[in-house]
Amino acid sequence: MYRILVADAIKPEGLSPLLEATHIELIQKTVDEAEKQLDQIDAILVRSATKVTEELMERMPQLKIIARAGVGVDNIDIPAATKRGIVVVNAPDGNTISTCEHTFAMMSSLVRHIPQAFTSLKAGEWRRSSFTGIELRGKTLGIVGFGRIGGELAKRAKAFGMEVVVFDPFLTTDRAKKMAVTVLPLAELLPKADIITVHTPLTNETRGLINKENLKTCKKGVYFLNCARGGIIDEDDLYEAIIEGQVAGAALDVFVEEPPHGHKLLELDQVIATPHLGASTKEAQLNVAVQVAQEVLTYLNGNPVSNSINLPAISKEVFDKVQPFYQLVQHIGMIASQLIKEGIQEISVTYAGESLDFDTSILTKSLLSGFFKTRIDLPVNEVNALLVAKERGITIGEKIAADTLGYANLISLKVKSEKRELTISGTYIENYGSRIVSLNGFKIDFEPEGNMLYIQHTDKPGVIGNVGKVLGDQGVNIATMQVGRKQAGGDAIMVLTFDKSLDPETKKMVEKIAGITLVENMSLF
Ligand SMILES: NC(=O)C1=CN([C@@H]2O[C@H](COP(=O)(O)OP(=O)(O)OC[C@H]3O[C@@H](n4cnc5c(N)ncnc54)[C@H](O)[C@@H]3O)[C@@H](O)[C@H]2O)C=CC1
Ligand SMILES: O=C(O)CCC(=O)C(=O)O
Repeated sequence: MYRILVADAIKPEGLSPLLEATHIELIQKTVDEAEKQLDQIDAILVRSATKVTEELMERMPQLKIIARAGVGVDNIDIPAATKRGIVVVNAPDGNTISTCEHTFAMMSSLVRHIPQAFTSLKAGEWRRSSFTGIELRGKTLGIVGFGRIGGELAKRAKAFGMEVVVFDPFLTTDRAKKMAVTVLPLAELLPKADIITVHTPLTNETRGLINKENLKTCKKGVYFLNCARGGIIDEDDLYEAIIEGQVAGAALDVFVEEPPHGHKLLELDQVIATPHLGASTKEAQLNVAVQVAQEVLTYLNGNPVSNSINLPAISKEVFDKVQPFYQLVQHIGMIASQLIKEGIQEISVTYAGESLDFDTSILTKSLLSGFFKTRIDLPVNEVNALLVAKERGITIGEKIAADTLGYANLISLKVKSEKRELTISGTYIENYGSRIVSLNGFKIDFEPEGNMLYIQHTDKPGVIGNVGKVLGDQGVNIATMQVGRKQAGGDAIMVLTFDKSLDPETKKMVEKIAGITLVENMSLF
């Protein structure tokens, strides 16, 4: 049973994948209200209100995934989550259109003074000349941060006859060409634009991106919008620039402190504002809730997520390709770790086969998470697996090979310690599942599952029968048994699966059987 804390207001309809899952308990409480249950929480779902700090993570030792029902993750301590192996996911495009439409509504309202005119009219006035605005047509819109929202905004601005100039250091020439926008350095965009809107995340680079110094370089009478994050436009500097008449007005959906109680910008007639409503539509809230609920469920069910902040992004196409191999590699890692118990120096993974023709780094990380799972008292997963390996001085290698040894695909692991080397290979067969097909050079064929026993022995009559007898006498039910040998009468291995793990006493009895050289429990739980 997994416990998921829904700490902020997230649309209930969107949570249905979680509500329907029988192995999930949803707790809809704030962090303070859930104080006594925090140590049992496996996943937390938030919007922007809850701050997921390192201190909060410390109080949630079971936490496996943090899901942000929205885009901005500035309320989550990502490095702290990464260190702890906690996956952070967001819903990157569920609220793009709503936020873009809100920005557009704010822009129209700003240049036509709609909120001010409405307030005046409600107060019984009829002051038509006080609210003369400007047309958008023919004006230059400067978009700072040309991602999803910026891009949608550009399309709409063009439909209104505006010229669009953009600044985004990470923008590719291809996308700029496709979107038919003029790309400028920030220093050239600012003096050119009549209206400037910011759509970057809040980072160390973007905090105060628009400030006292560069506000001076803007056109006199420029309008500013911030529907991204408070602080991208320095609030004090914006206030001064409005007072001085350098900036004609501003539309703000976001503030450094939210709610912005008694904020001086809100006292200015030239400022219109909304209480962080960019994503507040029925559609956006449903979209983001569904997206993160599905991600959380996917992850808790042991599958890779597609919108992680602290894992490399994987497209739907790659995600579909990765999925069949995801558990196989974890199982390969877990088996290897239990068969080579000493400290190790090197882990190398080889991928062969057309169906593995993608960026396999996520699989290597998944394999490592399986490997470390049984030997490190820390949650290790794809998020921190490489870090854990590096901290332990283990060299990690990844190779592509052509030879699949007749299988459709083949994933092979080699683990080296000071004393020895262990090899294991597995394959995924469509509609059939995962199989381990070679172990320490022995050809074998078994499904990695549950409680297993690995036995090394001499290939001679009676050994297999004696193993069956000892286990039978102890009331152990053998579910499956596979044997492998290199040549008749030589070294051989046996892999058995049981319904429950083998107790130490029975294991000792098996070890005493003549011809047996090594017995190891392998558990895939
Ligand atoms: N008001 C609201 O309710 C909402 C606000 N947001 C905010 O809007 C922001 C943008 O959202 P999306 O467009 O979906 O994100 P996105 O990730 O698609 O786009 C952000 C863009 O900013 C660019 N960027 C990053 N650093 C930059 C820098 N130093 N200078 C210029 N550009 C830079 C990136 O290259 C990227 O193209 C989010 O980070 C979030 O903080 C998002 C949704 C709702
Ligand atoms: O949850 C919300 O409504 C805020 C949305 C937002 O700011 C974001 O997605 O970055």
